[in-house]
Amino acid sequence: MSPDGTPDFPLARHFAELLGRLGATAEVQDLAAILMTRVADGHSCLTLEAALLAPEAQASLDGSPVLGAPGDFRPLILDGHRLYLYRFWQYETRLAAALLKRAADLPEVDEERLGAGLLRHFPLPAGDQGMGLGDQRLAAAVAVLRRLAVISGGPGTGKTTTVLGVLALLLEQDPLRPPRIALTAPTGKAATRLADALRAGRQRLDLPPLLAGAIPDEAQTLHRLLGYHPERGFAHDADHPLPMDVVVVDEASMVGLALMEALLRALPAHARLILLGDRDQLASVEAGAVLAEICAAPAGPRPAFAARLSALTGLPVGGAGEGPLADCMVHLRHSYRFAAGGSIGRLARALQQGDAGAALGILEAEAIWQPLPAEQGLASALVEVVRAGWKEYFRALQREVEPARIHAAWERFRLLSALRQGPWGAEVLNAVLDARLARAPRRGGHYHGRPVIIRQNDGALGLFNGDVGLTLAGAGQLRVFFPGREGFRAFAPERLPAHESAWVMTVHQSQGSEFDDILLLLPDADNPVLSRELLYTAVTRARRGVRLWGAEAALRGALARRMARDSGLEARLWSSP
Ligand SMILES: Nc1ncnc2c1ncn2[C@@H]1O[C@H](COP(=O)(O)OP(=O)(O)OP(=O)(O)O)[C@@H](O)[C@H]1O
Repeated sequence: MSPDGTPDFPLARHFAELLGRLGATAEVQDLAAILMTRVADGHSCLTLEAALLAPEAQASLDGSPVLGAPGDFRPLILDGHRLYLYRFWQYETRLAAALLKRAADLPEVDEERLGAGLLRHFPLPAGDQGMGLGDQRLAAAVAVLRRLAVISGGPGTGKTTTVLGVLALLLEQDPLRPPRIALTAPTGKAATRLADALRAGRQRLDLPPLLAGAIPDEAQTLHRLLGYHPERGFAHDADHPLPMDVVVVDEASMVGLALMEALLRALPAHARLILLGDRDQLASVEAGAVLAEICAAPAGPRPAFAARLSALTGLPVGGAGEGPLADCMVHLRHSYRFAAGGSIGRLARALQQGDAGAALGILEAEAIWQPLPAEQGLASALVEVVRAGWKEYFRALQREVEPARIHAAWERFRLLSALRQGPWGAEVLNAVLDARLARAPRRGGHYHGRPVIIRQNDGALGLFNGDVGLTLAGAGQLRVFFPGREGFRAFAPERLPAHESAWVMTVHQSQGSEFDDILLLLPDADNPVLSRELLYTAVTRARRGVRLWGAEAALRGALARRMARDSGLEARLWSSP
């Protein structure tokens, strides 16, 4: 938005002009431009309260030729107090209907076999006293008993472990006709992590090798699974459904409204959909907060399904949920990665629960948070942090020739920024670090040791937005090495699509990855982008240590703010008809 409140987003202006030619009044044009800008910011719609409409604008909506009611075919749709672009209204209503239908439509299950399998694949340590140690078994039962399962949990709660057990249970249901399984995630990096984790865990499954062989080795991005083409769209849709019986989506919090709708449209009616993710993380970059909205009802399953789950799993299950979707949710509570009393675990829990006081207490008492260094000392302070955090990386750059070893050292640490732009944003901080760290830079700013992040997909090169590579010198030339399934791929820096330095990444860019240690940089003042979800996402990227630099106002602002996205999905899914 420009300072006077009018959208400065060219597409929004063009859209408003087009509506003008179709007979929209100036008020409706303004509203349309604001709506378009909001969608670009991740909202699915504009709630009229949020638009603070003047009475004359409200009046001009009535009878506008570009505005319709649900069911009309007009550029803008007003559904109750929510104003949508037609396409987004369609995504949202179709997605809600598809999820509710899938939730209500039950597959046939051999419960005796399932019950025995649950005890075998999900043994419980003795003395589980409501610590959440039985959650994985419950989640697995849900994923087999229903065509939709949403398994949410923080880092290390065993989402991948659970899904492996689920696949084993499904394979055992009918060993002669093993289901066709697709493993997917929204980004290439997340897909690789999922495949690696499942490959590693498959060995430990109590399954005959022939059956275990039906679990795929590879995972692919959702776009790839759906056969996306920039001009032709998705190859798979309702008329060309996916040839799959089970689709597992990891990092589902990163999937936006449009992509989730495309997936559900392409999924055959009989298939099982298993969504894995962390409902407390930042939502997708694209419009929507789909996972959080699906997981919005906290009341547990409906009483009858709770009783069935309890009988099958041998665990106490309560629930007062309503509607079939309530039976499809499981939240994994116990982290197998963080000690419950460790600072990352406690901080994550305080942020999840929205307990700003407790979070601040931990940040202060354990010296995780410190104020920003003075601006004149910033560059030196940053360089010091980089040199200490990546000590082994800098050593490897001098001594190692093997990209894999250098890369392993690089992966230990990350410097994250809450913002992309502005004096404390990733762009400026990367420029500061480039200036200090580059030795003998070449044309285009390339130098030995420079980490780069790709900003634009290039299907031909197989490089995608968010891929991180390391620039390494060898045999008199610089090449950028990207990790891949079959080792490293090296590119001359000049061939790379749009890219930038990656000393500092935004929290959004770090989603779907984990590191031993992170340092999060918040700006010198509060900013509307800062939220509890952003802090939670950053903190849970770390396995071992987390530090935070930022002004107290920024920290307090982030702790106080919930990321809210205008959308009608939650109401469509959870309000009783
Ligand atoms: N029931 C369990 N008993 C013991 N260890 C477990 C159990 N479940 C998971 N783990 C261990 O906890 C770690 C994290 O598990 P897993 O990778 O399945 O979690 P995740 O939720 O998928 O994690 P991520 O945060 O990486 O997405 C792994 O080392 C796994 O072996």
